[in-house]
Amino acid sequence: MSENPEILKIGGGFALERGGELPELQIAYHTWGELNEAKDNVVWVFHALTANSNLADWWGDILTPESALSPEKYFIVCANILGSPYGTTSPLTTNPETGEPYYSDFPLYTIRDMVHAHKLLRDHLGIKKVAIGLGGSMGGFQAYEWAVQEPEFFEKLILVVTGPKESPWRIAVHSSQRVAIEADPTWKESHMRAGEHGVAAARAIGMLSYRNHTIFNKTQADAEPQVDDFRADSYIRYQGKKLIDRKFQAYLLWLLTKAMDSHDIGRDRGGVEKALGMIQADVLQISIDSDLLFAADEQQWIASHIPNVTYREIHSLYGHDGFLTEFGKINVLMKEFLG
Ligand SMILES: CC(=O)SCCNC(=O)CCNC(=O)[C@H](O)C(C)(C)COP(=O)(O)OP(=O)(O)OC[C@H]1O[C@@H](n2cnc3c(N)ncnc32)[C@H](O)[C@@H]1OP(=O)(O)O
Ligand SMILES: N[C@@H](CCO)C(=O)O
Repeated sequence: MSENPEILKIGGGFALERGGELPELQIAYHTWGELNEAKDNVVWVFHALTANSNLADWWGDILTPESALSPEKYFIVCANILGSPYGTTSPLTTNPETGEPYYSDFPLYTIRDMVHAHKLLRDHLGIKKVAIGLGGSMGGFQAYEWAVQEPEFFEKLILVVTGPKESPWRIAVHSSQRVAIEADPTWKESHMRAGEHGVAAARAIGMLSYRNHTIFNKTQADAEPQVDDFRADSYIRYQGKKLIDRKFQAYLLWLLTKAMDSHDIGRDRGGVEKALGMIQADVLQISIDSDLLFAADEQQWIASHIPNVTYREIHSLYGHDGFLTEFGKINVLMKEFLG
């Protein structure tokens, strides 16, 4: 991260949906811009799997004057998710009860727990209402969940290649990643390098779902015919190394995939269709034509069950990762939606 986040420390136990408890919680977050007197200019950005609270690192264009959500106009908040290695409590945090990092002692948690944590930050910041909630991929999971828990909290939601419930296809991708991590016999050891071969394999599997054949053919074709040492091979291996260097320890990544699988806004609420019908915010839902994880037909089905929705699709060669690489196209749609 290029700039240190602010840290909110919350004492007392933080109870988790699946039954565990964290003795204490800390939340890392960034803000940009000023909260106006009416307190009605809040933008809450939810980050996805491996990003962090500093938008400058992964959606930097959002902070420019050309952005539909420029900090010249809005007070922008982005908080690091529970379980991420970038400042919020995670398996890398020191367990106050042992004085050692949790690693594989960290309890299972869900998307609802992530939202619960961020609601504590919301209270700390004195925010009563959010003008615009924005999230892509797992970021959108949190936005969906919060919008159903508190239907009047968001005026507008911008949801990019995301959904109200994890799908069997995506669970299978995550399960494959966990199989890869579990195949590394060191994955539950208590140190940073535990299970790192498993993490590299899991990231390789993930990359195949975040991208697609078109972008690989375009960017990773070899210049000359060869029988080995292909560019695509070195690229996919490099992505694993990069994730390990970014502190994605094996148990930490394993738990994040379990949290994604838990996502279902319809759980204990009469099913996903009924829960989608509870959303009161005006929603802009954006799909990407080449996304293998959140396919356009699924995105259209979701939109057809949200009461106030504008559905748009963008073209990208990048597949699912288009939500990170195509901010310019997303910005055009956001400007149109916000008027
Ligand atoms: C501290 C931080 O958290 S910073 C990271 C913040 N980013 C995030 O949090 C979101 C997660 N990031 C991502 O998903 C991706 O990086 C994206 C989608 C944002 C960007 O994708 P791309 O622009 O295609 O970059 P991608 O990371 O896939 O690949 C480029 C890298 O692969 C390397 N590369 C490309 N081809 C090859 C190859 N054949 N062999 C080896 N390496 C290769 C490049 O040199 C580059 O390396 P670098 O990242 O060290 O500069
Ligand atoms: N490239 C994204 C994929 C998940 O949305 C990430 O690493 O966070």
